[in-house]
Parts: sequence; C-alpha cells; structure tokens
Amino acid sequence: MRLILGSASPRRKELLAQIGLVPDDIRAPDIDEDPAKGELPRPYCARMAREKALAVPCGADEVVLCADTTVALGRRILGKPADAGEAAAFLWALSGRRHRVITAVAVRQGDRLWERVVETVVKVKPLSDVEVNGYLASGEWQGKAGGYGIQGHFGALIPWIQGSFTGVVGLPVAETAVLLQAAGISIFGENA
Ligand SMILES: Cc1cn([C@H]2C[C@H](O)[C@@H](COP(=O)(O)OP(=O)(O)OP(=O)(O)O)O2)c(=O)[nH]c1=O
Repeated sequence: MRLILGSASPRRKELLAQIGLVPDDIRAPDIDEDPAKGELPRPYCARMAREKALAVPCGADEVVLCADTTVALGRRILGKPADAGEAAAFLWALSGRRHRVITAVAVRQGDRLWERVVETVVKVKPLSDVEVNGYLASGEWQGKAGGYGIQGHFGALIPWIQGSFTGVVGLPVAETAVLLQAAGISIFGENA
C-alpha cells in the first residue's frame, strides 16, 4: 500500500517522519476553507479534514492522509491570519486565556474513510506589548491557525497544555498511527 500525504504543510511531513513514515507522494488539497454560517469549530474542523481527503485523487493501492488544525476560542474559529494586523488581534484575544486546538485527521483508501478528532486545551500567559510585537516581527505566525506555532518562539508563552502536543502542531501522531494501521500502513513492521 502506498502512502499519500494530502497536505502542503511541512509540519505534517515532519510529524509523519517522527513515526518513521515517509510518504510515497505529496498531493496538496485545494478546498474552500470558509466556515459555514454558524458552524462550530469541532464539526468545521472534522468537515475540513474529510473534504481534503475526498478532494485528493488516489488510486486503489493508495492510502491518503489529510488533516485540519483549527484554533477555537469558545465558539469562535480563529483561522490562518490574513495579515499581521489580524495575527495581532488573534494573539490579544488568546492572551491570558485557555483555548482549544482541534486537529481532525482523515484517512481514505478507495471508498473507505477513517476519521478522528483530537482536542487539546492550551493556556497562553498574559501577553505584553513587547511579546506580541516581538512575535509578530518573527513572521512565525504566517500560515498557522490562530496566528501562532507552539513548536517555535511562541512556545515560550505557553505554560500549560492538556492533550496532544503533536495535535497542536498539526498531526496527532498516536491517533494518526491507529488510523493508518487500520488502512493497511504498517508502522512497526506488523502485518497489515
Ligand atoms: C496552533 C498551531 C497551528 N499550526 C499550523 C498547523 C497547520 O499547518 C496550520 C493550520 O492550517 P491547516 O488548514 O490545518 O493546514 P495547512 O493549510 O497548513 O496545510 P494543508 O491543508 O495542505 O494540510 O497551522 C502550527 O504549526 N502550530 C501551532 O501551534
């Protein structure tokens, strides 16, 4: 069985490598990522991962892995900021509070689909002007849900999480391993 990573995210490729998997091909999904009116973060995130998995073309001997990471502040979805101004607004909204990072994983082989949603609670310390402006200047906020990356400088501002660190970064490796094994991809050399 060939493994296809349906993601343009370099983080997801690295997290797969962490569990010893190198995709045979990478095919970036192209879907409309706008939330529906009134759509809540968790169902939105699950829908995004599923739609990505359905949008990536694959053959009968191929397993496609897609994921979506969504930052949720209560019922509000914080997507990837369009510019530094929006990133600043997100960071101030997250300052001194807990929020959820939801990552949905979808694995497809033929017309079979395996799905998992993993939620992590993340606490951000009360931020100062210097911290927010310094972080914005780093540019690390670009292309990241909620406008931050826990795996970079922003990690200095996160004293506590409950859940899956790899899920926050974009691919919860334990849950992903279970889905991939169900679809016939071996991780520890076991017979699929
Ligand atoms: C919260 C958080 C998000 N992120 C990233 C992970 C995802 O790449 C991104 C959320 O956007 P996604 O839409 O999940 O993924 P993507 O557009 O980067 O890639 P693709 O759809 O092709 O798979 O935010 C971090 O790297 N660190 C973090 O701490």
